[in-house]
Amino acid sequence: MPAPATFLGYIDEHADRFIKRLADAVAIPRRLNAFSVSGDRTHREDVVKMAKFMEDQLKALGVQTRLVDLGTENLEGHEIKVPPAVLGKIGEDPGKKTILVYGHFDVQPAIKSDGWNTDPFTLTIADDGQLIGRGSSDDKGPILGWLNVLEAHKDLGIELPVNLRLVFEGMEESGSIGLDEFIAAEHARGKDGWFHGVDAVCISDNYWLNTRTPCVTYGLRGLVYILVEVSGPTRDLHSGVFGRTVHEPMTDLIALLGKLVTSDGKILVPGVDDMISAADDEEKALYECLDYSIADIEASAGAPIALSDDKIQVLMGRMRQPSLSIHGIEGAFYGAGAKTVIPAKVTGKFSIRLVPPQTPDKINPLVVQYLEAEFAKLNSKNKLRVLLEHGGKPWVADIKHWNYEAAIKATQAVYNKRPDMTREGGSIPVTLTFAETLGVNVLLLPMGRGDDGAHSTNEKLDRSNFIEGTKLLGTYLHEVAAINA
Ligand SMILES: NCC(=O)N[C@@H](Cc1c[nH]cn1)C(=O)O
Ligand SMILES: [Zn+2]
Ligand SMILES: [Zn+2]
Repeated sequence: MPAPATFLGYIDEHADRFIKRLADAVAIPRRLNAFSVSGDRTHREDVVKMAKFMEDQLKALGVQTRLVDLGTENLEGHEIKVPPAVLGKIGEDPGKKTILVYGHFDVQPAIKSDGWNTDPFTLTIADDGQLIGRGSSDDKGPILGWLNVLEAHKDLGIELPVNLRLVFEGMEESGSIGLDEFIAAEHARGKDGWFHGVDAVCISDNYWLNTRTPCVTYGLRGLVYILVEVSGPTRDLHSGVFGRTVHEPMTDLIALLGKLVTSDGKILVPGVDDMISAADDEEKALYECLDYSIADIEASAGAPIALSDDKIQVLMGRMRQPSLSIHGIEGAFYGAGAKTVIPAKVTGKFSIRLVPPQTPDKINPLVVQYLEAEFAKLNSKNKLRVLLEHGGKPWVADIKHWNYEAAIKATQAVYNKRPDMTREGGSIPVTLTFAETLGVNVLLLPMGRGDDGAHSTNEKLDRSNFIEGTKLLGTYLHEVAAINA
């Protein structure tokens, strides 16, 4: 059963209003240096405002809502409240399937001086249709896509083809604190629990491989995020006075970070790369048939810097191998000018993306042991602390399920193309919780393109992806209902 033509027409007719709603969400709230960034304590109030925005929007669409208190977290030494998750429920027809939709309304940090051409929190509509702003693609655009679908059905008086349960959280970019526990507790409540009756899950929070071909995604990498703190003097020192006189924390930290990964991506922490078995020819054939080229990755990276000229190697690096990335150093001098300081305490930040059978529990001890051993070799009198931040397990789904059949049919109906079947290199830790705790099939149905620049500067969502992507989400629900399973 394809989506009704009136639904598709409604989405086209109301595109400008949908874009205005996205602009409102990107800008929440419009006050100086304060946006819905979950990883920064000073922005927490703003993530809460974004939760309220979502709740108000859902209520206006006739959805039964609930805000869930997810407890507190310790951020930068302060115990602060985690923003509430926003739940929505619409439909309890036992004759229909029940689909759980998950998404997140928090965003990655963005500062114009990082290289944005426009204010990151003002949605800018470019002449070529790009909707530029933080969260446009990750993940405010996709979650508003679901609202667009609900609005179209409500206004047109079309009955929703499935029962819907909605879970939108404000901590996805910061470890989804409290969410796993909430899902487990609700599940344990059986028939009275919020998730009772859910048949399958759909998440729109990743990207096509390229700029042409839509995809349906059946895997995600897991993650461990690690801080390496090296400290020595009680305060920053003058390098003219103390250089070659004391052990310098920054020198030790750089030595440690330099021992984590080679320039061609090989992970040097013993045991990490070895956990993964080699791909056989059958698996390699899956990568070969994806619409992807080295030119695609280099175009979206903005430079000819792919690790290999072999498409299969590059795809395997993203989809079925772990990767280690170094993200930054807190406490280091980074401003303009030539400050001759020896920083007293520096904290290196890196993460490892995991693939099955790796889990944070298996990887973290290897990393801690290695860092401590390498630090000991430096014979430094400074102090080392290794801090394990959030993590998540990798996930791979069974694609021989009606949930995938519906997504593939919907993609063909909207885009007139067979989707690439992909495993995503990023992480959405709650995905595995839904799959394992609720015991249901989970699907990723992305809206954005491979060059959207999520987490990067000038993040965008193409207008056509927002509008056709909204049609895709709605059509998927109708295809789910049409499958006799
Ligand atoms: N669109 C999913 C996404 O971006 N997930 C993040 C999750 C994360 C973990 N720590 C910080 N963010 C990702 O980086 O993959
Ligand atoms: Zn996301
Ligand atoms: Zn993200």
